[in-house]
Amino acid sequence: MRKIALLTSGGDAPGMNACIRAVVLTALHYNIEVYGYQHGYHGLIGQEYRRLRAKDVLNIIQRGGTILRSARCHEFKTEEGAQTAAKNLNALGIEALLVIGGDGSFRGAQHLSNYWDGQIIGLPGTIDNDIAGTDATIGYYTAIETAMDSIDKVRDTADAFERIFLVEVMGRHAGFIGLNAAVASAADQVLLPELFKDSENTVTDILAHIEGVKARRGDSSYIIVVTENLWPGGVTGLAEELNSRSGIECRPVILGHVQRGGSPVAQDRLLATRLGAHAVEIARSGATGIMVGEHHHQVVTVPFAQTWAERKALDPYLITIMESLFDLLQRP
Ligand SMILES: Nc1ncnc2c1ncn2[C@@H]1O[C@H](COP(=O)(O)OP(=O)(O)O)[C@@H](O)[C@H]1O
Ligand SMILES: O=P(O)(O)OC[C@H]1O[C@](O)(COP(=O)(O)O)[C@@H](O)[C@@H]1O
Repeated sequence: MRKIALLTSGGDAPGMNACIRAVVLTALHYNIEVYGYQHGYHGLIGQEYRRLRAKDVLNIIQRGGTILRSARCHEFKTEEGAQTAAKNLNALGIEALLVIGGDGSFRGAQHLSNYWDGQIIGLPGTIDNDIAGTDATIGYYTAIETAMDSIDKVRDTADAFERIFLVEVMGRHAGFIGLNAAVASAADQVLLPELFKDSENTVTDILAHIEGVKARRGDSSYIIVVTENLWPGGVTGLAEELNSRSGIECRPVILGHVQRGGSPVAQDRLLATRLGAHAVEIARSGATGIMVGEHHHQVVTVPFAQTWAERKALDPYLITIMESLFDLLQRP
């Protein structure tokens, strides 16, 4: 193998740079040239690439974002878009393409494989952790840390005023960040897409829970973590709903893209490094059409189609802790 290419696509995630570094250093070890395409699949179509050498990945392991930049590229979803990308990869003599991104990027990789004969290997990079077949995705641990840190800060001011806060976290349609950040920051409640039934009952339950906790604990801060895209109008809408139904005053906080940035925590750097190095090793042995992930601390390979075929489950024990074991109202 002489030439491989690499790109980052979809939502950027802390640890993508660590993964780029691992790919480049491993490839150089085997005397393979590495080309980095800029702006995800946009760069493949527009021939935006550059050779990546060891000096390009110096001092990037600690940086959030991605030195290759990212994008969401609609043109690539078309037949013509993928054909152009295939033609460009062939013109450069690329033998394997490594795609760091989320499930959308892996669908894109599968799409490209209909038009290009080279090998394609995926590396899971998204803060949402919504990819089946890997216990964690690159960026997920840092996002939990950032959300937890932010909720800790909200808790300080909430405590001072004995206020209720609704904190919205990212996750697209998955509750991994929400559940983990809620447990790690000792939130009083969490609303997760996986467990959400209907708005009407939820408002009634939230109000009853707040009242119940107040009766037992007296006036105190109270924090509800809410996953984005779950409530119509987000946490601002939910705060208005609670206020109009019962007169309670609560403050909405949307953490937003803060969760996507920052220096990756050690777990993300290590995950990114292991997966990036392994991706190059298996590329050399001819692998294609697969994602490299981690399961029970072992590197695993998973066919692309399996990464989106099923919805990855939340940790059931964390749900029990949140909703039963630590629930003040369920204590005798
Ligand atoms: N079904 C699809 N077919 C072809 N390409 C796709 C498909 N879904 C996503 N992509 C490509 O992958 C890119 C990233 O996907 P997106 O869902 O935005 O992010 P992520 O990879 O983080 O889930 C898209 O902008 C598009 O170029
Ligand atoms: O970057 P955008 O377009 O604002 O999208 C926001 C979305 O991207 C994410 O931050 C990451 O999602 P992906 O990794 O799947 O792209 C989601 O949590 C969020 O819903």
